[in-house]
Amino acid sequence: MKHVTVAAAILIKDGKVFSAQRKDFGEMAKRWEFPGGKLEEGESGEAAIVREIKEELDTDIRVIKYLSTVEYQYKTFSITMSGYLCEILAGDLVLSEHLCAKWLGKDELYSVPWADADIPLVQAIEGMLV
Ligand SMILES: Nc1nc2c([nH]c(=O)n2[C@H]2C[C@H](O)[C@@H](COP(=O)(O)OP(=O)(O)OP(=O)(O)O)O2)c(=O)[nH]1
Repeated sequence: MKHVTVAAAILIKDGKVFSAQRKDFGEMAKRWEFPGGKLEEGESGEAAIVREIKEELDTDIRVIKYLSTVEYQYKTFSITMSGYLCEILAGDLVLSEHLCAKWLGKDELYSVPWADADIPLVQAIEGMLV
């Protein structure tokens, strides 16, 4: 079974968290996720998340703190995903790899179909939203 190690950015602004919709492809088609991606060989989670957000969203970020790691078994692969609370240094989160994105407040947090693996992280940040 394929295993992927992923870093995910939790970006919170004005009490809302940034969530983006995956393209219509693969097991996670059209699910909503925290932006990020797979770690490269020998790369730290912190370095991966900064690189991925630059690549995917043309935005410079900084890691504020590591939050937690989720293990999840999908039908076709397993995932280890670490979430990092991050802040934007420069850039406008320009979508290049997602269908669309939303800033979700506490009341809207579960209004999008999240990727299954994300649910524990979503629950973990609920208290940071307004
Ligand atoms: N980025 C991200 N991926 C997630 C989340 N939840 C979740 O199950 N995944 C899964 C979907 C993908 O199978 C995998 C991450 O792959 P990806 O396609 O985003 O990563 P990548 O940019 O490095 O991929 P690639 O273009 O090199 O194939 O993790 C999440 O919140 N964020």
